[in-house]
Amino acid sequence: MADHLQAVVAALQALPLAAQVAVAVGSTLVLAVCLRLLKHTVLRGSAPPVEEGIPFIGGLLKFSKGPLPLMEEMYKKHGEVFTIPLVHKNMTFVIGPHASPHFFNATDDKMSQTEVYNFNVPTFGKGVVYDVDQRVRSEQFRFVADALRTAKLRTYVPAFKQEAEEYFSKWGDTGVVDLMQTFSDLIILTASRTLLGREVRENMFKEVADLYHDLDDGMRPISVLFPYLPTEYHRKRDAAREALRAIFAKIITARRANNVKEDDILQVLIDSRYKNVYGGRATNDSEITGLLIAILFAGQHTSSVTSSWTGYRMLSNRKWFEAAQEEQRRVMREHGDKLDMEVLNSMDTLHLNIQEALRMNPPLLLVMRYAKEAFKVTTSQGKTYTVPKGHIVAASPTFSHRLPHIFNNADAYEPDRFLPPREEDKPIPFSYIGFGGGRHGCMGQNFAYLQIKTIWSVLLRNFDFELLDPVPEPNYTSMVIMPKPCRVRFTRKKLQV
Ligand code: HEM
Repeated sequence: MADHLQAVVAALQALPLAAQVAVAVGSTLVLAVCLRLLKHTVLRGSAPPVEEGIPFIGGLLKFSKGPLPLMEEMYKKHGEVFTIPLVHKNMTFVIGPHASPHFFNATDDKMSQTEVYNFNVPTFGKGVVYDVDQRVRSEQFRFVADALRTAKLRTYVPAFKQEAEEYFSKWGDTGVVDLMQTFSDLIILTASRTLLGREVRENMFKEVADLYHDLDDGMRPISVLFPYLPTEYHRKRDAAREALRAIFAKIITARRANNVKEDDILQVLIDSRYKNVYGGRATNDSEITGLLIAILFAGQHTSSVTSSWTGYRMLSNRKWFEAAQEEQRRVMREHGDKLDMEVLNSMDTLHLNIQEALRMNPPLLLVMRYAKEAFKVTTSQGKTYTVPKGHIVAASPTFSHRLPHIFNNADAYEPDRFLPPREEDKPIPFSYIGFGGGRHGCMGQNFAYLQIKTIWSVLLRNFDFELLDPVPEPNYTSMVIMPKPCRVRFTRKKLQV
């Protein structure tokens, strides 16, 4: 080997100076190309294509134009998997069902939520959800799952009905409303009764609704990056969190002292005990408050947004509105005014309308994880990439739901796409991810369907509607993607059975 090297050096020295320079420049270039190739193939493995742009801030500039145009551009250029450098982080998108099974199925030690969702800690409070380790969190999620199991859901339906009927009884014979505003107001009432408890709903609704407003207002896009930035809205958020803790401490103490048990989620959380951590103790006031807030945040905007889109989409596709009315007639012929879980579960047409509205307008643009280990992902074209450890990984319900190779005529409202023979959501798991899926799929899905179906049943039975504006555009600047304002005229009209 040394002999060979000496021979090469001797041969080079024998060349004229210009030729020596040319060889040196040439080999440097070759070396640079080899190193780049090495970086892309060996060191990075077959890492996903990177949108380099302007170094460091390139991705951020593109991102600031809105994640949807960015995803569209990158998907056209690179396909289902690509990486965008965002300041000091890399964000890898896994688009569509072929690329996302690991995202949804992996355990938390491989795909973690803590690093990407811990901006919620000041809102939910210390000691719960993203502020605790995985073992504690899974026990806390068990408490939430207990509160949302079928037997409990059944007991919440009368509250949905009562609140919806009371709310709409205050409407006149005709008027113009914005559905998003309407459902936000109504769903905070139902949430108060089913989640926060009778005491809040009956005696301190206004106070708690104002505190919730301050908490909500303290959750802004900037809070994702800098949750502790000393701003006025963060200060109000922290004060509201503390005030809520004090309110719930009193309610919990009173229930315990008087041995009162209610049929609400608060009660389930009060009665919950850890099994494998904290020596099996019961939940404390701060944890109960934190979990209530977390559930409120998970369900409030998502449900009011989905109720609104269900209305806008049905009204702009009148045949589906009429099909939903016809279904209400059938249900009323069979069950009269009764609205319980079984009756609601028999409303297939309304269910399909909600499901399709959620496909076209999911409230969550991105769901995210942090890759604690590198993992392989294979696209529908059979390309395999290794996503490096340390990347933020994002899946997008909004984008995935419009993929033409998964959903035929994806931009059209066709609720029967979920029925045989189409069943477009069925062949490939994670095609429909409006409620996420896999290990961290939505725990409140059934709660949400029951609530939205109750609200729309009450509306369909008592009113007719007319859309006065075109179907609104989604507002992508809010944390939860909401419809922009849109006017709807209601006219009181009993549905003739
Ligand atoms: C139409 C209404 C709703 C939509 C569209 C929705 C959507 C979602 C999505 C996409 C996820 C997954 C997030 C991720 O993978 O990072 C999720 C998780 C969750 N949702 Fe919902 N949600 C809705 C209503 C509700 C309601 C009403 C509740 C509670 C009463 C709820 C409780 C939860 C909880 C606790 C999780 C976390 C599950 C986990 O991390 O293991 N959601 N939801």
